[in-house]
Amino acid sequence: MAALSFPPMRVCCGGGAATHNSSSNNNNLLGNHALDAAHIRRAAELADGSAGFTSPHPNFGCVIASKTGKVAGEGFLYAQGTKPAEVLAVDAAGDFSRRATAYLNMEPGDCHGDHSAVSALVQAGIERVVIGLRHPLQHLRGNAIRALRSQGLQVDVLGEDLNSKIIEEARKSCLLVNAPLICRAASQIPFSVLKYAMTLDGKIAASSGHAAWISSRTSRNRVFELRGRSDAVIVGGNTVRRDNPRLTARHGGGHMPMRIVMSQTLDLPEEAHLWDTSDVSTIVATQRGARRHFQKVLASKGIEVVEFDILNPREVMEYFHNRGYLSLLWECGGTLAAAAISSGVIHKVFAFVAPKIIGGKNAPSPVGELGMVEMTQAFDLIDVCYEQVGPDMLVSGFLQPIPDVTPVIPSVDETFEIDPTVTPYESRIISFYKTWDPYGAFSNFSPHQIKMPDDNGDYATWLSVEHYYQAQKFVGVDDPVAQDCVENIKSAKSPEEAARIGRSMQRKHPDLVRSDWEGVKIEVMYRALKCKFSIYPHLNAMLLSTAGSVLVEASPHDLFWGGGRDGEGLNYLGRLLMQLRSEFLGESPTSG
Ligand SMILES: NC(=O)C1=CN([C@@H]2O[C@H](COP(=O)(O)OP(=O)(O)OC[C@H]3O[C@@H](n4cnc5c(N)ncnc54)[C@H](OP(=O)(O)O)[C@@H]3O)[C@@H](O)[C@H]2O)C=CC1
Ligand SMILES: Nc1c(N[C@@H]2O[C@H](COP(=O)(O)O)[C@@H](O)[C@H]2O)[nH]c(=O)[nH]c1=O
Repeated sequence: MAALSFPPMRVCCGGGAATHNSSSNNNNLLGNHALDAAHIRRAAELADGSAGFTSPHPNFGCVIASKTGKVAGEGFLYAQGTKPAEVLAVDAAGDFSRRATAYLNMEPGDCHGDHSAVSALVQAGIERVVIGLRHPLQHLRGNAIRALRSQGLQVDVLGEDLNSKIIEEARKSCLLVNAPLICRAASQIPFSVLKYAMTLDGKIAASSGHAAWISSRTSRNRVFELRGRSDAVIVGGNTVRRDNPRLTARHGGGHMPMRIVMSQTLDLPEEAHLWDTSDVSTIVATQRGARRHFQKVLASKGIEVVEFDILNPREVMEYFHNRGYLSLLWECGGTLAAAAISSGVIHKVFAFVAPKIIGGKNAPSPVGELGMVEMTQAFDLIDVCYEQVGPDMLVSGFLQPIPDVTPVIPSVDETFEIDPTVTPYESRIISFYKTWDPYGAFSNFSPHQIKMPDDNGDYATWLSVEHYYQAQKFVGVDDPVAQDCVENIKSAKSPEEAARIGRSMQRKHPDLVRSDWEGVKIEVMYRALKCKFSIYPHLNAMLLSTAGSVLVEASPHDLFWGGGRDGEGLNYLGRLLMQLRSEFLGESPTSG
């Protein structure tokens, strides 16, 4: 696997000689490259705008710049299933989009089948598009670039059509902002960050095991942000026994990561903060057969227990990759940290160093035994940053280079050209879950608005099927709190937020859920899906194109709408889609 390795320290902004260009034009080109690079870096910066607020997703930012180079509009993707960055940016730029250049940190995903990002750029009259990176996911790679070029737009991809030192630096900012997605595409595991707080003498706890606190409050607040940027936080069994941690993100209203405990023995306390799942769930990963009776105790508290034949960090990471996770934060002690580093699953390290000395021959250190005997064997961190946080020093850097997927992963079309027997989309079972998956548009989180009638026959617009479905739980309940809840769900910025509000209200206030909900929820979902797949022709076509295949919502934790982890789920979403498909096929003029 080709890998990009970056020089130490932060991105530097120096210029550089442009290649491929005649010397007479060099000065001009350098100026153009500097402008292109600056706008691309801004697009990458924008792309990071939702970090900590929404669950990790591919990060897209877009800058529209006029002929003179002035910024006319900007946008970024807020959450999975919200308006694409490109649509927001051209909306913001208005008429200034005409003949302007659009800067995108990454090729649009357009995973919803409607090419909304591409259409927005074309319809707005954009003349040139500069793209930082091709999309790393195979089924999306190259599609938008081809579509834009076929519409007559000039598309310049960094590293392909534009080459110079300054362009390479700008490209690097695009790699960094989507490091989780790139790792996912290249190595089939989520992006993992190891974070720890240590004293100046390299201890993560006193020899008694007491560790609260090493780093300052300012640093710990920073950790909440890191948690908010992650799909889940992981610790080992010993940290649960010793610290009884909560592992929540408490920086105010941001995204809450799941909590994962890795424990071989399952010798864990019966009472622990992590077993309180009122705000967020916990998953315990353990060795197959470990303490079955305790597994039942955990299950009775609503904790999901996942058994592994071999409980090691790599197997666990592969498993969470399959569950769609992009980014994980390891907050374990040195024992599990060493196992994770040895298995090659840690990509980045955040070390908070506090100006304290605790001493202690047996006090634990951040990384246990790695089997190295000479300093020459040590791992050198790449792209190291130093930052003062309150009284502490935060040292961060990459343990592994971000993989360069450019030459490695062919697009779907290229794969077909290389080997026509490979048909990546064809399968008797089509699974969908995250909106960026090949059939992600089937997800209720896809950003397709629907118009649904209320009890009086008045039509209202809902941002997604998920918004509508969650709100229906509380519709018609004679209580102002329930009515507020409907409004809050309706105005939620993303389907994920709508789901979070709906589920948490249902859990905390079951009395506010309409009494007939269990009897009507399938019908509610059916009506919403019927609207979605009737009003969007490309979605209808996508659904019909799956004729003959079984559709499964690959949600591992929703055993009603999803297929479950081992196929134990009822897959009602898949069933309703198949039912709709057959109804649409029955209505189609070509059907016999
Ligand atoms: N300052 C800081 O940033 C932090 C400090 N700490 C401190 O560190 C100390 C705990 O450190 P440590 O014992 O290293 O805790 P860990 O969090 O590393 O837990 C180790 C445990 O992880 C579980 N485990 C599961 N799979 C594996 C595997 N493949 N390899 C290794 N372990 C596995 C085992 O649990 P089981 O025994 O249940 O099978 C093992 O005992 C405490 O004093 C705590 O306060 C902890 C985290 C951060
Ligand atoms: N001691 C220590 C940390 N310890 C980590 O934080 C966890 C406690 O999280 P919570 O219960 O949510 O506050 C604990 O189990 C361990 O993983 N972290 C830090 O930033 N600084 C510190 O000094």
